[in-house]
Amino acid sequence: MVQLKEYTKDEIQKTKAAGKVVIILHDKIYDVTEFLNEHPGGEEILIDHAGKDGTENFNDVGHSQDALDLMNKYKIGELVESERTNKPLKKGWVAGYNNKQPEKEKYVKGPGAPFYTLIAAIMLLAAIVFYNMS
Ligand code: HEM
Repeated sequence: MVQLKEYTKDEIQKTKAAGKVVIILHDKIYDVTEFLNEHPGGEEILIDHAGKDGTENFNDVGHSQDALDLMNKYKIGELVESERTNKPLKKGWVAGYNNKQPEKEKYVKGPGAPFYTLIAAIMLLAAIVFYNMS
């Protein structure tokens, strides 16, 4: 296995002054400077956590498996062993779940297909009658 580069919390904090957005999550280090514009949760929240440990808030949000897979792309290292908190990764529900539309709004409001079929049939009948009369 490839050995990850080790950093101290102090070193991570200093990256902020260098204009980078580097965040500690579950004792791993992520450089998300290039990801700011793409983050579905917005760049603001990432900038707020620059140079800090965002584990707690990251867990509270509840990121999906896709998000966790994507994180690997931005991983640059891990905390030195003496500074690790060993907080477990929390997942199991998808971010945005509470923002989903209520069930009933998924259905189309209006008369529905049988009504339009009836209208079409009446018009067809009227056209036939009209054609036969002329
Ligand atoms: C490498 C780090 C990160 C990656 C790759 C990442 C990726 C993502 C992705 C893909 C989503 C869309 C929803 C999902 O698939 O779960 C998301 C949503 C979100 N993320 Fe992150 N994220 C990162 C770090 C963070 C951090 C440190 C926070 C701070 C709390 C955060 C807060 C949020 C919020 C608030 C949302 C929106 C949730 C919603 O729509 O309900 N993310 N993130």
